[in-house]
Parts: sequence; structure tokens; C-alpha cells
Amino acid sequence: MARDEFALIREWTGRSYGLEGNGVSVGLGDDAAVFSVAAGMEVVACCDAMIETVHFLRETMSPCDIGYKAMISNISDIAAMGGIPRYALVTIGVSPGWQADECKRIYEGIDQAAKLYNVRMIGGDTVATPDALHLSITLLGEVESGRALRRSSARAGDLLFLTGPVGSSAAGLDLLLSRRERAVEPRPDWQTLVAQHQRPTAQVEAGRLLLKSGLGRALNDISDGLASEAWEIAEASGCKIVIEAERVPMLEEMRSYAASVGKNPLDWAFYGGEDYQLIGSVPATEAETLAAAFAEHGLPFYLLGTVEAGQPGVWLSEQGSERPLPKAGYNHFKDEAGEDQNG
Ligand SMILES: Nc1ncnc2c1ncn2[C@@H]1O[C@H](COP(=O)(O)OP(=O)(O)O)[C@@H](O)[C@H]1O
Ligand SMILES: Cc1ncc(C[n+]2csc(CCOP(=O)(O)OP(=O)(O)O)c2C)c(N)n1
Ligand SMILES: [Mg+2]
Ligand SMILES: [Mg+2]
Ligand SMILES: [Mg+2]
Repeated sequence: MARDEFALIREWTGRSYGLEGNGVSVGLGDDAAVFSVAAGMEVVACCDAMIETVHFLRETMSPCDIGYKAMISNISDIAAMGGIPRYALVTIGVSPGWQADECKRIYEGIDQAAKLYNVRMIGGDTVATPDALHLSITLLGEVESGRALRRSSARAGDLLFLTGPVGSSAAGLDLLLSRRERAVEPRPDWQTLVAQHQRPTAQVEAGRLLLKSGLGRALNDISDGLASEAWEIAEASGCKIVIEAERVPMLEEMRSYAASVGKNPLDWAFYGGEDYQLIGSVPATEAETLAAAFAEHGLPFYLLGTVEAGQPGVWLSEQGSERPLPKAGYNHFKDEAGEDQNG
């Protein structure tokens, strides 16, 4: 890409360049951005990256999808704190083989998600990388002082809930990756699964409802799989979590695709990841009120288990018996057999 770095930044970030107002006193285009938060609010900040070959391949995601999903994974982490996403800082590492036009489309994806969730890009960094495309976003948001929803807040006597179906993204990825060797045409309704993988949604409205209603306790977003995120809550809160297998919400399209490839759909639900639904806990006495509040806002809400006193861990209740649910999920430094690749 024989082009000038500064001209490229102008081209890719065009709509955000120099934008001020609405809490931003210095926007994109200076050494750093300057913004303020409203009285009574704190800043909530997170950072997630997407790397070619690890988070996407050219054949699984278009440039626009890459930008969009990188924003969603960050917006989802703000949602999981009960916060309001506000400002984004975007770092792109461009490797040989990626054209300026493709990078522009990555920024179009970023822009689409930003518009949908009311986020403003206020800066970033542009660098060359030797091997694969890197996209890293830092997202800044606001949350009512002292009220962020933590992973450590689950208590014995709570019920466990989910804001939507899980396993769809992993099924969509499986569909995309097995495209070449598949003998039969995929069913048209399975396209929903591909869309869940490429263009997930972040549950900001649900996170805000949980915080504002005062009914939500622990909260976490599902990036590495239901099992892994439930384990994080159990360990941070010092509680035993029991998940009822038959209550785990899964799309009908996901079940039918899993059946067609001889896969147990629960494996994708527990260990797939990238669903960006929220998993949390609510005091059992408040669960009905919370379910009604979700229904009133037209938001899905599924109860799927209990939080109990006991050794921190996650158990699966299936056909009347309980067994430990392995603490597995997507892990950057382990292979599929669970071996640590770094020794
Ligand atoms: N390289 C790092 N340097 C500093 N903090 C990190 C790093 N990687 C992760 N963290 C922090 O560790 C925590 C867990 O990160 P992660 O598992 O990626 O969360 P999530 O799955 O919600 O995105 C977060 O507080 C995150 O900010
Ligand atoms: C080509 C390809 N292979 C595998 C995956 C699956 N995958 C990659 S990263 C990941 C987990 C989420 O990423 P991570 O960086 O751990 O996000 P975080 O938990 O920090 O939000 C999953 C399920 C994918 N999306 N694309
Ligand atoms: Mg992360
Ligand atoms: Mg998270
Ligand atoms: Mg994350």
C-alpha cells in the first residue's frame, strides 16, 4: 500500500475528523482527544482486538464485517458493566496484501456500528504490521458512579439468566469454514447463523435495564462461551452455579444445523463463544419482576439455573443428575485438546 499514512487516516476516518461538541472538546485530529462525562457518572473502559487468522479469515468476514464486529465486541463489554458506550479509539495494523480500499471498508463497518449504538470515534493509531491485519478498539463509556454490574456480585439464592440464545455464532463459523467440503446445499434459514457470526448484536439496552431497575446483580458478556463466562461469575463471586441443560436457549436453526452435521448443539452453546449475550444473576425473589420488565421493553429473558452456596464452580443438571461442567471455552493459548501451547 504505497500511500501516505496521514492521507489514509483522513480518508478512512473522514466523517469523524475534527468533530467536536456533545461532550468532546477535542476530537480526532490532534495529539489526543479530550472529553467530559456528566456529573454523577464514572468512565467505564475496555479494549478488545480482532486479529486475522485468530478472529477472522478473509473467507469468513468481509472488511466491513471485521470493523463492525470489532466494535460490537467492545460495546458488549461496556453493556456487561451496565454502562452506556460513548467514545472509541481505533488502532489498525495493516499487513501487506490489505489494500487501502479494504481498510476504508473496515472503517465503514466501524462507522455503521458506531451510528447504531451512538458511539463517537475520537482517535486511534495507524501502523504497518508484517504478518496479519490487526484491529484493536478501546471503548470508553459512562456508568452511574458506584453502580457498575460486576462479575463478583452473584449470591447464593440468586437465579441465573441469559438475554438470548447461545451457540449460533459458533455454528455460523462452522458453516462458513466447512463451505468447501460440504456435499449438500446449506438450508437458507441457516444463513441466520452466519449473520450471528458476522454481525452480532450487543445487549446495551438489557445491560442498562439491569442497572437502572436495580434488580441485576452479577453480569458478564459471552465472548468465550457460556461455560467459561459462568465459571468467571462462579469464581469471582465464590459461588456454585447450576445450569439446567434443557433451559439453555438455542435457535431452532442452530439445533437443525447441529443435527445435520452430527454435533451436540450444547457443545456450541457452552464452548463456542462470540454470542455477545449477557449472562447474569438476579435475587430469586426479584426474578419475576425482572422478567416482566424485560418483556415490557420487548427484550428476551431466559432463566437457566441457580446460584448456590458451595465450592466455586459450574455444574450441569441434566435428566435429574448433576455433573461438573468443564471450565473450557475459547482460550488463545490452548489448542482444542486443552493443551497449553506456550508450555
Ligand atoms: N494485555 C493486557 N493488559 C492489561 N489488561 C488486560 C490485558 N488483557 C486483558 N486485560 C484485562 O483483563 C480482564 C479480562 O480480560 P478479557 O478476558 O479479555 O475480558 P473479556 O472476555 O470481557 O473481553 C479485563 O479487565 C481486561 O481489561
Ligand atoms: C477463523 C476463526 N477461527 C476461530 C474463531 C473463534 N474465535 C476466535 S476468538 C474467539 C473468542 C473471543 O475472542 P477474545 O479475543 O477471547 O475476546 P474477549 O473474550 O477478550 O472478548 C472465538 C470464539 C473465529 N471467530 N474465526
Ligand atoms: Mg477482552
Ligand atoms: Mg467481557
Ligand atoms: Mg470482550
